[in-house]
Amino acid sequence: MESLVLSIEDQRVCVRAAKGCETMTELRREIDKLDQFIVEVLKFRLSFMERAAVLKETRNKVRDEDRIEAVVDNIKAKAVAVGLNVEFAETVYRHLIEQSIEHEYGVFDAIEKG
Ligand SMILES: C=C(O[C@@H]1C=C(C(=O)O)C=C[C@H]1O)C(=O)O
Repeated sequence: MESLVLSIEDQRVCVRAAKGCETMTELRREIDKLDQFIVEVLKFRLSFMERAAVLKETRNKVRDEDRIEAVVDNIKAKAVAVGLNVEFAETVYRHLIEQSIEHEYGVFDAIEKG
């Protein structure tokens, strides 16, 4: 991949491929651009946990083991398809899901149900 073009609403960012970076300064500039985008994606993903907390009727539905394994299986398949280290993808995703569930519990507990 020569570059990655990322867009969120009217924001459009072009991130150069790692091999196109000749200095650490250049390389870190591209990482910073990617990280800004990743943070926005994480925030957007977390908004679905907030909505899930509203949609789930009972607290014991917040943690759904079957769904966790389905998400991880999907990610592992996607990692294979794009050539990303599967163990890396799984570890990152299991952490992300645990943090997401913590957030969802927080939102669920703050809502009065029934
Ligand atoms: C959003 C959900 O809630 C939790 C969060 C998940 C996630 O981060 O993908 C997966 C399973 C759930 O325990 C859901 O049930 O789909």
